[in-house]
Amino acid sequence: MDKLLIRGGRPLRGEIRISGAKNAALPELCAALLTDEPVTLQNIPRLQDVATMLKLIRNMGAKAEFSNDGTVVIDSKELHFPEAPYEMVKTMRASVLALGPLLARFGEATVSLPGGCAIGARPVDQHIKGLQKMGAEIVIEHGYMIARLPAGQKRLKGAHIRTDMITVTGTENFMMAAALAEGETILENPAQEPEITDLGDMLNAMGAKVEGHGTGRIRIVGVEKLRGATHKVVADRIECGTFLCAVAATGGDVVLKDGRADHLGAVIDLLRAAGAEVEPRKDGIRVSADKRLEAQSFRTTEYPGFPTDMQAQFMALNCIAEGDSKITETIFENRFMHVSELMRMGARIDVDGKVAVTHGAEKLSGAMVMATDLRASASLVIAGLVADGETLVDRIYHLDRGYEQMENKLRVLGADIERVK
Ligand SMILES: CC(=O)N[C@H]1[C@@H](OP(=O)(O)OP(=O)(O)OC[C@H]2O[C@@H](n3ccc(=O)[nH]c3=O)[C@H](O)[C@@H]2O)O[C@H](CO)[C@@H](O)[C@@H]1O
Ligand SMILES: C=C(OP(=O)(O)O)C(=O)O
Repeated sequence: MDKLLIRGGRPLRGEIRISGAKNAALPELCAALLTDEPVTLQNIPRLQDVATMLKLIRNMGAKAEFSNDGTVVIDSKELHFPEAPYEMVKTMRASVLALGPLLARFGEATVSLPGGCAIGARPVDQHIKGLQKMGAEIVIEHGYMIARLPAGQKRLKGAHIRTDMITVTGTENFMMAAALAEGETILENPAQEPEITDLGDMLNAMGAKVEGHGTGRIRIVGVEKLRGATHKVVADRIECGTFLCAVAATGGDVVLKDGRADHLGAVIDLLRAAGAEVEPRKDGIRVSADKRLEAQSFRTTEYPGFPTDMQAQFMALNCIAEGDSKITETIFENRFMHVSELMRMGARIDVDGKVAVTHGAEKLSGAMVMATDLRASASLVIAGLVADGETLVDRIYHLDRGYEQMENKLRVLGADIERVK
């Protein structure tokens, strides 16, 4: 099993490019299934979740070509098996994003229920209820959601959908399903993440009628057919935020090309309050820090609030900053698994339910640690970059799910990091 070996203590300096967003690429690969014409997606990151999604799509009978320049062309004209089997879904919860498009285009879909995962139970009840409101008949059998349209009905029907909580992939499933439904769909409390805006833009390029994506109310007027299109995936704000924290924590000076400061307001405000310099540029973001940072309290919330996907990385930074911080995780019930590993490196953290309190340590010390989920892995890498001596991060298959070439990018910036077996 691959591990990352890091020798800490080097400030990061130089320039790297931020990749396309995992959380936009995954729904957009599914959106390509809404048409029988070829769809070209540019700026697709080469990471494990994308490989899994391509495998899933090909298993359905679609063609998907991934070129070296990051372009994927999907042709789902011959799609004949509208199913997402457990074997593929179990490693990637985003497979649930196949449900809306398959149902909308083929009138049927069989998608394995995703299991619970390390960060929380993550049910999909809202996806099911919303699609049922659009007229789908969905039964759960043998661990699968088996969805179809009522006999004699050719299309889903537009509906008013208000979910019990804001859900990102739920909103995406409804947008994709509604794009081909009969009539108007209103999403009353949709997610507003930049990945939602990007998906809406892609659907519109395919001929859909989506309005209000990125706001608190989305209106979709269904069309009978969607066409092929070319779309460039938005930059990954979480990869960018991870590098912002890594640079600030190590006291470096880096330009993150293609990074979108306008998608990282809450994280950038906090980094500045901590004492880092963050300068938005036309083609990216420059970040630097030349003194010990001050720890910052925050709570995770839906966009435009502080993202739960950045909580672990900012916690690593707080652990070596001056003073205490209070971190409240409001989105997932079990997203503090990095805490015990950070503590093995000398971090001082108290956890009580959804609140973690950090007490800044002067330094961390390198240790053997275990990654437990994607962003937990990133927080351990940041801790390793600032720690004394060697840190060995095990189980980095979690990291590989969602970061493209992380260790290579860090090496370009001067980090002493290598992948070992
Ligand atoms: C592929 C992708 O884009 N993943 C992101 C997406 O996950 P994902 O879309 O799975 O997360 P949601 O926004 O749906 O989850 C928000 C909360 O709602 C709950 N919930 C959600 C749906 C449902 O049917 N029932 C239910 O109870 C979840 O358990 C969670 O507590 O948004 C999360 C929150 O920003 C991010 O951490 C993930 O990186
Ligand atoms: C939790 C994440 O992803 P996923 O929803 O794919 O598990 C993440 O990107 O941090």
